[in-house]
Amino acid sequence: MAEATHGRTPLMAGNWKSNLNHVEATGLVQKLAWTLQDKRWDPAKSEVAVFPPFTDLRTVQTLVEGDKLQLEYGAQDVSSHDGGAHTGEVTARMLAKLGCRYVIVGHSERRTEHDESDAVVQAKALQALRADIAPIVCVGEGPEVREADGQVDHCLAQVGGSLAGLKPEDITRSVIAYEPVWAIGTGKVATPDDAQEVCGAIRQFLAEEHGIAVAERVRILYGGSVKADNVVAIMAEPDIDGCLVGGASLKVDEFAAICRFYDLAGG
Ligand SMILES: O=C[C@H](O)COP(=O)(O)O
Repeated sequence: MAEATHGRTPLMAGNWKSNLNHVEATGLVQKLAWTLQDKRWDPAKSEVAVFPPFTDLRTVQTLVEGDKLQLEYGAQDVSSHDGGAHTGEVTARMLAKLGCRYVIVGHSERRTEHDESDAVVQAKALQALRADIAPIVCVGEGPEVREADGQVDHCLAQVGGSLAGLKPEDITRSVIAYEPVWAIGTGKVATPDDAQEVCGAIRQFLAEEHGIAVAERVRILYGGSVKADNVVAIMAEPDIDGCLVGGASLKVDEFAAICRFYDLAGG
């Protein structure tokens, strides 16, 4: 497991996407906390974070702080601006005030539906870091790129562009998520070898660009149809330090099992 090999605590991140109002969010967070406690989840073996819609963040903050839950949370996006006249934008400082520890940037759904370029993703990552929030920078290839065997070059170009100009200390605070677009919400999970090929190449790229010490500290996640029945094989890969989970994070028992992948593996 990654934890034993490199000292990187695995991160299991549940991206709720555009699901759950604040009442439903309360129910899910409470049930998740109870289930993890009941199943004797060990926070030293996996860090668990949820990513609700913006409208649920205050509710999640109140629950986590009020009940002293050992859950982290973050937002699914952030503005590339630091404030001012940008209607509809939510800034990193606003998210920091809500206690967010993480923010997802450059998810493929944002890159595709909102034409977000690597430059925009880089600007969002910088805003997050300035507010002391760790960005989870998403990269991943579409089906045509995969069919042409171009996944490594494609993802390394996205990593390079999305982290351009960041200082080494900012890169070590960042998380990278490899999410092949063809595996998101489709049930077509990448094989562990497929996922490791790209995650390993990303770590190698970080080592070449920023040094081995930086590369070994960065957590690299896999995302795309992760479930309780495939998480163990994925997490056994040496360069995969956690999962970014979509659909399965809305099902408490399934997500709690994913978070306890080390038990499923008999560890
Ligand atoms: O952010 C999460 C990913 O898009 C994966 O979603 P999924 O687990 O529903 O395939």
